[in-house]
Amino acid sequence: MIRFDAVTKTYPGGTTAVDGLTLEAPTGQITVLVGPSGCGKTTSLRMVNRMIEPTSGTISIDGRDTASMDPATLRRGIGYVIQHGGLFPHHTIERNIATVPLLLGTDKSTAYARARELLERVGLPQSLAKRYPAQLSGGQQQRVGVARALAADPPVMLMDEPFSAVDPVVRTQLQAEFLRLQRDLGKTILFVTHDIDEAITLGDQVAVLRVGGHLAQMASPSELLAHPADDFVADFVGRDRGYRALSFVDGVLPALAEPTVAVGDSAELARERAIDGWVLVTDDERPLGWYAVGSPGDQVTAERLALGGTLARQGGTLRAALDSALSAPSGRGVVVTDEGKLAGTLTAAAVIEVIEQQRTGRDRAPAVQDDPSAEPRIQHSPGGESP
Ligand SMILES: Nc1ncnc2c1ncn2[C@@H]1O[C@H](COP(=O)(O)OP(=O)(O)OP(=O)(O)O)[C@@H](O)[C@H]1O
Repeated sequence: MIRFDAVTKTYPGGTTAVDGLTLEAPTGQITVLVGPSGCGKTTSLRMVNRMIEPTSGTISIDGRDTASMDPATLRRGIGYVIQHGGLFPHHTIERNIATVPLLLGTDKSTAYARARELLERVGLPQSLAKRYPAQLSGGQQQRVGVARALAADPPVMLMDEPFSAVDPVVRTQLQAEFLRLQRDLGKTILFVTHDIDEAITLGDQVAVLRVGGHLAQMASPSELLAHPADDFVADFVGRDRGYRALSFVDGVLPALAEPTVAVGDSAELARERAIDGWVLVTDDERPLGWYAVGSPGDQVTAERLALGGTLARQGGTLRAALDSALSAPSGRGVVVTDEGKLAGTLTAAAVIEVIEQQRTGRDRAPAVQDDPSAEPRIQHSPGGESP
């Protein structure tokens, strides 16, 4: 556990970046520090590995006051990941990852072999080992940064906006991979971001800081969204926090059977099976996209499919379910099994009904049908107009 006890940092010149901060980051969990620019997140993080010394107060790791430890020894037990990966440009990827093990005296071939293993661990091919950082994409560099921090297998990791220099799609991927990795590794992580969405996605608990380095609230993501401590936190977590909170609610979703066609089927069959002008096209039970009745041609072809609707996983969150319905051109969100096979579809209205039922604690919604043929649809109007 990392513990801050009444920690204050005043820089020469008089700026108090962190003021009387007390908080605990539990062992094996991700604690996120989030807050507006200049609220003291980076200063707080860098005081843990003593790149910055506190003006007063103590920081301890597993009960040991860090001020009593030799900074070099302290840092060996702490992985540190920063924006852009912070890689040495003139060193190969494997040399970058092996930096700390080599410093600690591990022989080169062992350190490089481990570096290549770590590359795979963070989702990169070993073939990148001999390249230089400039020959990698931003997302790949970030992954290497994580691999480098993991190389000495430190129990504690400090991560300062590690995913903020990449585009939103890559960022979402990196977050998901990072969470998978953490499920295996169980490190004690202190993670800094200014992005509340990232904080609630990654944090087991989230500390919201306000400018001046004051802790405004420390809570689990769902608690933070449901019960912001004050106007500042409410404002910071945002106006759509009710929608975000759906990320934490798993629902038993009332998916209904959805008739399907395959690529190559006739436009006539598609028209017969369509509901409100749209029919779902699948391949071996996997959803491919939606086909609009009245599309040119007499066959369903892959080029004519409307793509872009998100998929909701069976047993997933209500946010994902609602998003799938809102993003589907047919208005029917596609629910899939863990294997990616079609489980059924649902409308936004059906998701809202589940939300309402959960809110009022009334009876549970009907379960997802495992067998799409088991349940007839509520509405069926073949040949309807395309939207
Ligand atoms: N070396 C320094 N000397 C003087 N003031 C500093 C120094 N480093 C940071 N500060 C000030 O301390 C305050 C907190 O800075 P810090 O970098 O910790 O904030 P932050 O929350 O990480 O911000 P950001 O999200 O913009 O990176 C700011 O007002 C900043 O200007």
